[in-house]
Amino acid sequence: MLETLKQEVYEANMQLPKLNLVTFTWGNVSGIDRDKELFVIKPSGVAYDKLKPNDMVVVDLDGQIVEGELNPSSDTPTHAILYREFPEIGGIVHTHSPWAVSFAQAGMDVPACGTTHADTFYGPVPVTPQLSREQITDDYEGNTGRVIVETFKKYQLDTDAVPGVLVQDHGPFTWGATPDKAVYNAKVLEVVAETAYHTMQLSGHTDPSVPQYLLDKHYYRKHGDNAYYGQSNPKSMTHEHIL
Ligand SMILES: O=C(CO)[C@@H](O)[C@@H](O)COP(=O)(O)O
Repeated sequence: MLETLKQEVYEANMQLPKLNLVTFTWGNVSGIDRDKELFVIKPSGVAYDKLKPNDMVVVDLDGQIVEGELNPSSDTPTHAILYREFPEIGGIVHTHSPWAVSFAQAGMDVPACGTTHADTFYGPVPVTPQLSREQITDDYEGNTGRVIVETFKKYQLDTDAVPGVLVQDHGPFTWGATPDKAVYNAKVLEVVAETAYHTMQLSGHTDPSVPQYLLDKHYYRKHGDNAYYGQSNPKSMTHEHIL
């Protein structure tokens, strides 16, 4: 079942260690088949060098297993909420990459410091509020998804323009049209979090954001009808082209 998507999700997961985005098993990638309303996700706690395409688990939009021998990622309920609430996304990544986690633990947005950031994120990458004691229930991972959705609603953010978030005290989730694009956005987020940290230290400013006109210029040279960067619309590119 969903053999092509399993292969795609497997390959996207295998990009995480190659891109230095995971330590041990601390990350996961999923991808969705919108017609079938099923998604494929990495199994929980299996070493990356032992993973095989057939280990990928097929689940429904309630996070229930449809096919697979192994337990799905412990973050499956978070992915399920995001797929339900953000119908435009096709792939999701979660990691514990250290620079993004540092901002998440500090409870700080990653400011849009320069053009590297603006090429991918049209504005700061927001941090969610802390989960309350009442939200640490049997559905903790579902509540993690809900706090992401509430943050995007509160700030009226577009998931295409800002393809990622920091869950306070936890870490980054990114997404994209495909699992590959979600991995790409995870790596960009890690790089811009690191460079934002150094920019803040060097400049002494807590918000050394790029001016709006430069944010506009760099975001729209890669996105939208008037994009002209590269060889084609980045949405059609796979990791073979861009990673
Ligand atoms: O945060 C955690 C565990 O505390 C998870 O995101 C991370 O370890 C990945 O877990 P999975 O192997 O996907 O279940």
